[in-house]
Amino acid sequence: MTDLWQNSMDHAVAAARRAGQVVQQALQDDRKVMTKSSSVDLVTQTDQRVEQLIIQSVKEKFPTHRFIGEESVAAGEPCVLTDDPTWIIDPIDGTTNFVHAFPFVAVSIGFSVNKQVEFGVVYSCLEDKMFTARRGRGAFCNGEPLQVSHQTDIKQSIIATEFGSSRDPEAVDKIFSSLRNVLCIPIHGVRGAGTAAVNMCLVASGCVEAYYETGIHVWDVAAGSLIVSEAGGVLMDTEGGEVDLMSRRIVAANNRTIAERIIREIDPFSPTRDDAPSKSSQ
Ligand SMILES: O=P(O)(O)OC(CO)CO
Ligand SMILES: [Mg+2]
Ligand SMILES: [Mg+2]
Repeated sequence: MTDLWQNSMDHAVAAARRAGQVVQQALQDDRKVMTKSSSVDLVTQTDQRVEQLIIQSVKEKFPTHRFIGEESVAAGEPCVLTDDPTWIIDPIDGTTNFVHAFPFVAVSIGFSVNKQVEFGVVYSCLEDKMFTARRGRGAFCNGEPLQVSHQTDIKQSIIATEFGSSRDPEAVDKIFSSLRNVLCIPIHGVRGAGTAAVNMCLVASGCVEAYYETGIHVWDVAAGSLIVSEAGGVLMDTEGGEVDLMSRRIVAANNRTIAERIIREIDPFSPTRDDAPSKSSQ
């Protein structure tokens, strides 16, 4: 059976690879750093340039498709997911890593139709790892199938998470209390690559049992969410139940047992939603 979205997915893979080359090249140059919602929410000209490169190339080939791009939203474009085919783009996931040459930086492209992610592409460009997933057809890294860990004992697990870019003391307290609770279950360890997309690919690859975070955005996790579920994993909200990609809260785990065990330890909070009407950029 022909796959309606295969052309779009092929385009996404090629665009992510080209974008990754631009990012790698830019690592050799001076990186002029600007800030967005706060002094620790960083952006560079490379983020903006890469996003425009991807969007322009998609517009030429698929003129009716819509976009949610991190830097376009920061510039005032709406962040609304409709039923139309929509490219959800994070040109550099791990901008802080990029600025410091910390070696985990990804280009993330999710594609949704009827508000369902149809394919996801995460190119971890310094590792040269191309993660892909097509709904119902599995997840892959450089063409090799991915499978989540089979572990069901949280005490034998490694969990990935991040501290995020909020420095609001109340949010930071929640992040630390959750981290303390999870660590003291006890688990084997906590890791964080500095990019949500790569953290989710680590879950899909079976290297960590789960990743959770509050404060991420739809463009951080749209592609990774499908890569996790197509590798056999599960996605949940930090208070349990179904994940909502606009809610800025996510638990991505190898299975439900691990996800629910982590959720018991999370001190939940709710940042402003990505699709909140009055929101410009955060
Ligand atoms: O580097 P970015 O794209 O701002 O993303 C961060 C989270 O918002 C790392 O995942
Ligand atoms: Mg990001
Ligand atoms: Mg980004």
